[in-house]
Amino acid sequence: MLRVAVPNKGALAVAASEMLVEAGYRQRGEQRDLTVLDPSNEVEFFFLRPKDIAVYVGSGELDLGITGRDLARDSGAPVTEVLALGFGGSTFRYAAPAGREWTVADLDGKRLATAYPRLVRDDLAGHGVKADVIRLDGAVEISVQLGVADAIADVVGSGRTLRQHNLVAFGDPICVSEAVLVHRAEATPSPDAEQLRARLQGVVFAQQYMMLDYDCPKALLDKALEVTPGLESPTVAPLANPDWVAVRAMVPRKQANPVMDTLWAIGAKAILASDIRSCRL
Ligand SMILES: Nc1ncnc2c1ncn2[C@@H]1O[C@H](COP(=O)(O)OP(=O)(O)OP(=O)(O)O)[C@@H](O)[C@H]1O
Ligand SMILES: O=P(O)(O)OC[C@H]1O[C@H](OP(=O)(O)OP(=O)(O)O)[C@H](O)[C@@H]1O
Ligand SMILES: [Mg+2]
Repeated sequence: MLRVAVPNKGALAVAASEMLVEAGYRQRGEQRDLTVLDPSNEVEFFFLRPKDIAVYVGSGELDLGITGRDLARDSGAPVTEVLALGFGGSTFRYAAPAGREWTVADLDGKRLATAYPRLVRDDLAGHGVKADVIRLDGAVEISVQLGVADAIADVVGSGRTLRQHNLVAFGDPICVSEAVLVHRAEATPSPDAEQLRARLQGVVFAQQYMMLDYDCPKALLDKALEVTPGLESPTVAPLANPDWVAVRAMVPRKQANPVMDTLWAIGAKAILASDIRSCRL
């Protein structure tokens, strides 16, 4: 039985469970459940605090886990990323009161509050900066105005929380994070673990692409195929009208609308874009 850790709450929890459902796995019906058995896939899911997940996987107690890259690095646990999942994107950054220019060197001798002390200490050491790292559990942005710290290092999503507390981010991001699937470093994944990874990979790819279908005059086909080369090669099928063909090709989701504009300008008709739920490529 494969044992897999999933965030039980917070920024990654809902999207992680939704992705597993899309990949054909059973997830909990009740928010408070801590485990779910999926007998048909021979997987048991454990719903854990996102911060603890790398620790369980690194110790070998669980085979795989979904967590944030920043959390995995901060844990110091021996885990390896086997797949980036494309959600839960954030940066982990230094921030300090607005009104002056800050550099990482300015942190020398200062009090720096964070909920990710290992990540921060490693980065400060890399810069040769000595600061007093104060470990807080959360709501770190408020620590400066409450007089506990001079600066912070924290997760930045939209940047709204920093702005609300009159803080500005500075320096290169300490970590560019997203949700990741991790397994124990140097462990060889079992066939079941590899299957779960491949299924999630299928969902990640599917979310990054759209399927385009359109009708195209034969005389314009070469031009249209330049715009929609597909992954291997697009499908070109005959239509009842011998002067026209039907084309089907995957396109990157972000380019779907510009590609549709170009196809329309070329002379394609009935251009349809549809979601792909999962795939194996
Ligand atoms: N806007 C965001 N705010 C917070 N975390 C985000 C955001 N976007 C992505 N994340 C990611 O979510 C993970 C943190 O999740 P979460 O906030 O649930 O953990 P936590 O802070 O340890 O838990 P809690 O807030 O319950 O104490 C990190 O990997 C972080 O990068
Ligand atoms: O840039 P933003 O979009 O404003 O998001 C970033 C904020 O969200 C997170 O807090 P969370 O909700 O996890 O609470 P916490 O600080 O208690 O962990 C993070 O720690 C920041 O405070
Ligand atoms: Mg949080």
